[in-house]
Amino acid sequence: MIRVQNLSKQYGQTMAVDNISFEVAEGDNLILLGTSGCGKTTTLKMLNRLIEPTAGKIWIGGEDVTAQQPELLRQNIGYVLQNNGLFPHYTVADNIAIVPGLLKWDKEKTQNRTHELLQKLHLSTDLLSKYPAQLSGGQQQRVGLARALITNAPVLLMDEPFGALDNITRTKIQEEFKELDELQRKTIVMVTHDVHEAFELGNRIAIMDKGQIVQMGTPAQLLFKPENDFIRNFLKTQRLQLELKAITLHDVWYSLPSANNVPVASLELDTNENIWRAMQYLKGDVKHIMIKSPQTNEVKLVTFEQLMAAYHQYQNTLPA
Ligand SMILES: Nc1ncnc2c1ncn2[C@@H]1O[C@H](COP(=O)(O)OP(=O)(O)OP(=O)(O)O)[C@@H](O)[C@H]1O
Repeated sequence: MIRVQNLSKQYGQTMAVDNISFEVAEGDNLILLGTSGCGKTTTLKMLNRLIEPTAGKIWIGGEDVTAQQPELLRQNIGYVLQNNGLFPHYTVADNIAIVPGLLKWDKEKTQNRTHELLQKLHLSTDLLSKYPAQLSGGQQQRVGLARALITNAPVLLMDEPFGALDNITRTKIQEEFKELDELQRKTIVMVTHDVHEAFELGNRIAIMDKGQIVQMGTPAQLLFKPENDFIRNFLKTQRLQLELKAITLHDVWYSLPSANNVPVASLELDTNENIWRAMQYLKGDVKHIMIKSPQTNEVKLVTFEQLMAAYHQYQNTLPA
């Protein structure tokens, strides 16, 4: 879906992006992860030509992006800017309607789609006449997302979309983000410097340093097969939590006990979820969760202790 080949951006003596190549398959969610100044935003902005590369090629949906008018290209790529990028003197409705305006959508079409998105993003229609400064950080973030999703473009670029939020709001919006049906089918490239966010939201992660991609892979590949000490050190903090996020229920399925009978009201997760997320549900009165395999429809009922035991068993199968 997205193919980048030998892409570079040079500013004077600085190689902001230094000869990187990668591909993002349709429907994948690639995270560009790295410390400040490593070239993440420059890479992202070259994808929709907000920055022109010094060298290299980019294809989106098989088309060379340099062969397209930048304005037309951008109408077909959703973009969530760092710190929302909402226009302060536009109302929420006008912010969301920017691209439909350029595309000359009629009023009714824009309104219907806006209302559909507000509902999906848990925003009240009362906010439509307000200005960004009158909204909370979480609401602003959701409006920024609505604006990027309005035309249902197949590709979505996101630059530190949750960066400005407090921890609780951030976790809540990340969870909603994972569940939003509009995002399931999209090809997403997202920039963050937060390792945990990357492990929570990405199915592929590219760790960058000094304008280069040091290693790219699934969270589990990066964690369990790091190519060098840079990657090992990068993923050193809160390692247990990262491992629980990198291992899916599918990975430990074989070591979870089978269920004989399942209470009707049990909370149900599917095996694509990671262990960390499953554990978040096992708090307070919730002693069991039901896990269902989408492949076989087999169901298991597990406790926190059983999940932890399955994780340890899985860990023992990894190369030392
Ligand atoms: N317009 C510019 N002119 C000169 N140097 C630039 C320009 N834009 C970026 N750079 C430099 O290029 C490098 C990469 O910047 P970039 O913004 O892509 O990093 P980043 O990883 O996104 O950082 P952050 O997380 O802080 O946003 C940095 O050294 C930065 O100082």
